[in-house]
Amino acid sequence: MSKDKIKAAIVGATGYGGAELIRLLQAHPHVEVSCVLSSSSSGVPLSASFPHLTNLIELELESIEPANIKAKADVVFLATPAGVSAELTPKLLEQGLKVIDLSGDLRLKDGAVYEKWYKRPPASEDVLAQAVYGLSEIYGESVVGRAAISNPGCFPTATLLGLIPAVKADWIDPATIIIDAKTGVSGAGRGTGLGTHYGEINESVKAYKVNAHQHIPEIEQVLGEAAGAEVVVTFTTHLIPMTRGILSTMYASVNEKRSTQEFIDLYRTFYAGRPFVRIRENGVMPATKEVSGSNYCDIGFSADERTGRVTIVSVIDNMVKGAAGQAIQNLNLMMGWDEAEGLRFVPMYP
Ligand SMILES: NC(=O)C1=CN([C@@H]2O[C@H](COP(=O)(O)OP(=O)(O)OC[C@H]3O[C@@H](n4cnc5c(N)ncnc54)[C@H](OP(=O)(O)O)[C@@H]3O)[C@@H](O)[C@H]2O)C=CC1
Ligand SMILES: CC(=O)N[C@@H](CCC(=O)OP(=O)(O)O)C(=O)O
Repeated sequence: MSKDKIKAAIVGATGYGGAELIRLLQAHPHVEVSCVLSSSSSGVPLSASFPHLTNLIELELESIEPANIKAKADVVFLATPAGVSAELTPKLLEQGLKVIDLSGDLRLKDGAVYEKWYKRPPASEDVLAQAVYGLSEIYGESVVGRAAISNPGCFPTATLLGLIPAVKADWIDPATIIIDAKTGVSGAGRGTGLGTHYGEINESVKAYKVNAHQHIPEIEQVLGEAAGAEVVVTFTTHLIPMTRGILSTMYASVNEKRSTQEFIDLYRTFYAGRPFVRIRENGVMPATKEVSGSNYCDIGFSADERTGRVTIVSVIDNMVKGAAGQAIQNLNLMMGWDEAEGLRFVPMYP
């Protein structure tokens, strides 16, 4: 093991988020994956779960024991279902480990709101207070030097990066925001179920969790902070027969007449110097394929004088900017490294 690298443990290494963390960290100059953990398959080589990692990472899955993790790692990524990190994070923090949680457990500041939308008990107030919400382009400075980071949800990442500059500038009326989002199937994780079965989703598109999606309170929490007042949104998710990608289409009424070019200029100024947000030229809307495999979030605009509304379209790869890539971006910020370290992937095209 190289002495100048920090050691990372991945909990949930048999899932999609875990596998994507391992893939991306292979290219990171300052991080080495030192242990991979599983609640169900300890003692089994990682390559048995993921043959695409054969000869690349020769680790066996281990059971999840905080003291054992402390002996082997400096930072822990939790790529586990809701409910796990609420329990595990305090134990890892007690060991002096740094924690980056990819689940929704630590994102909502109010435990009662979490309980309402996730339908399970929340993390303790103490843990929620310690965790900082890592939407890197917005809260990057708060992440520096922190021990616990809550990685944003995939839909909130695409949606919030698309809305925050216009809300902060008071160019759109938050009360009129409607979000129509589409996702690939990998967003549901590796577990199989009728909802993601090939025969059910192929050549079909469906809306799901309408007005009940667990990302609604996360989007409202952050937009409320940007607006300085409570915000409620209409947010509908759709499942699309593709593997990776999220496309979020956002509509809102503009407060004063603004052209598409004015929106483009506002966003280019807002995200100046941030390597992973790319603003499209006037008249060009982004596609999920144009960010696939990369940590980019691409955003396009169309201001409609006729209706007085603006349409904003934002795309990400849900597994990268929506999960593992942003988690690594947050590690970079936490450690004081360049935020793009290990993440300078060109999208795969076509
Ligand atoms: N997929 C995506 O696009 C995104 C996912 N997320 C979030 O990231 C997290 C991981 O998602 P994803 O990788 O897709 O999900 P997967 O279902 O693919 O993987 C989850 C992993 O968690 C492990 N696990 C299950 N139960 C437990 C438990 N009780 N204790 C410890 N580990 C457990 C499982 O491994 P094992 O049985 O071996 O322990 C499983 O491999 C989730 O919270 C998800 O909501 C966030 C953004 C985007
Ligand atoms: C296709 C699909 O089912 N996608 C998931 C993505 C959410 C997710 O990954 O969960 P958290 O961000 O809440 O942790 C969903 O819509 O619930």
